[in-house]
Amino acid sequence: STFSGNETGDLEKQGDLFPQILRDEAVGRLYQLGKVSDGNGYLERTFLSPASMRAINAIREWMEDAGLRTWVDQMGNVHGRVEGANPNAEALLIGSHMDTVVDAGMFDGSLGIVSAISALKALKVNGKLEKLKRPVEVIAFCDEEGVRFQTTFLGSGAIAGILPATTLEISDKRDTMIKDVLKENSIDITEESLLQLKYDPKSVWGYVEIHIEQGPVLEQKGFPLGVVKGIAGQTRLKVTVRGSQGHAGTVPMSMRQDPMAAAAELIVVMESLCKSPEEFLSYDDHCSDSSVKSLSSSLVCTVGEISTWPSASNVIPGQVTYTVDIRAIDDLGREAVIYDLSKRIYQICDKRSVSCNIEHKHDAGAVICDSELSSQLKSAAYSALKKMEGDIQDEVPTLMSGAGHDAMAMSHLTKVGMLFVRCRGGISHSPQEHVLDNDVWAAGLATLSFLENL
Ligand SMILES: NC(=O)N[C@H](N)C(=O)O
Ligand SMILES: [Mn+2]
Ligand SMILES: [Mn+2]
Repeated sequence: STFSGNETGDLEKQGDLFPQILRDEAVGRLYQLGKVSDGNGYLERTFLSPASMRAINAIREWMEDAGLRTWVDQMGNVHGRVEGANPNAEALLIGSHMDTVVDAGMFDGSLGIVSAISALKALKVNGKLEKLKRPVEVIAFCDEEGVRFQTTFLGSGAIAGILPATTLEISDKRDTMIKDVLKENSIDITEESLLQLKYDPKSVWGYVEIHIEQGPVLEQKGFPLGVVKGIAGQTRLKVTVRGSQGHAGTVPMSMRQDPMAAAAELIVVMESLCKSPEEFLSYDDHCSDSSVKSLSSSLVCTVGEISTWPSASNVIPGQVTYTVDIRAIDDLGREAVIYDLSKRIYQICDKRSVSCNIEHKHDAGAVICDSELSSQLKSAAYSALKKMEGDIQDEVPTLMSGAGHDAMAMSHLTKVGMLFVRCRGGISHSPQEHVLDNDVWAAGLATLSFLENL
């Protein structure tokens, strides 16, 4: 059977479904958080921005409302923890990110935080919170998207202990460094205190993240929930092309060293490479034909940002800078693409007598989710959907994630599992992003069921 997500009627009567907490209140909180923005008329909440500070306060209140002990760490992550019946047992960490992209949807990241808190609140209401078999800690990570500093996972990377000490010196477009942003928010962090944020792997049982799918598969299958098999690896580059700035009216075309035209050619060549890697990648390079085959199904590249100087319509630019975001399931394949692309960038710039610089801003290897955690999430999703919908024939789907998640960083600390929630049209990183109320409910119920069977 498939779920339209609009089922109502006698669902409300079943006592242990908590519609008020897991649907009504959770949806209300998502809408409330969706309005906590630095943008005027659109949602933007980047690392430790004024809106992020307001979001921290709201999330902390909700955690306290669920009976959790809360604190904010020195990277700006919000923690809510309950020790349960065995305080010395390894803890389950569960959460997602509170930051957003620019002109974002209100579910990306926030859904995982709200679902975790609401499920724990339901346990508090039915008296099971203190009986949890192991400590459970909700973490709202401060920076997963990496919009402001281009390195992502600043929050989860600190907890996982994978941030290099130089992280604090990374600066944004306005040359403000991470450590300055922290100081502006009266968080006095040093390299030592950054390194101390790392959790001891022996104190952690696993990490679970509830997140919207940001793709069309669950909607197409008619299922509200799905289990994530793995997460594609990703590389972010910053390419700067420099030429000779000049008068738009006087320099003959044959004498130009135009970085804008060069950047245009570089971007189209990258698009062609990623559309048909098998045509571009020579097999004898460090790329086996199996990697090339896997590339053609999963390789994606995006230029999301481009800027130029001096950016005047009658001036041949002196410099053009653009971002590159490349992802693939296969790490070797992705590395081969980066190698081949870099070679082509230098060749084309040479031919055009412009100079270029390729800066590696971020690399994250592909992650395979833990099979035991994944099967527990699958049965939790199954029992949630069965409660909501009566009997269900099909199996809960499993799928890959092209989007990155904090689980990639957390996989360096502990085993990870992810539960995907259907989103309308698979649209995300857009104000059109939408999750049905009943699918929010299903996510909360699945989380509750997972926690009850820890
Ligand atoms: N680090 C990231 O990948 N951030 C987003 N979730 C993304 O998929 O772009
Ligand atoms: Mn996102
Ligand atoms: Mn996300």
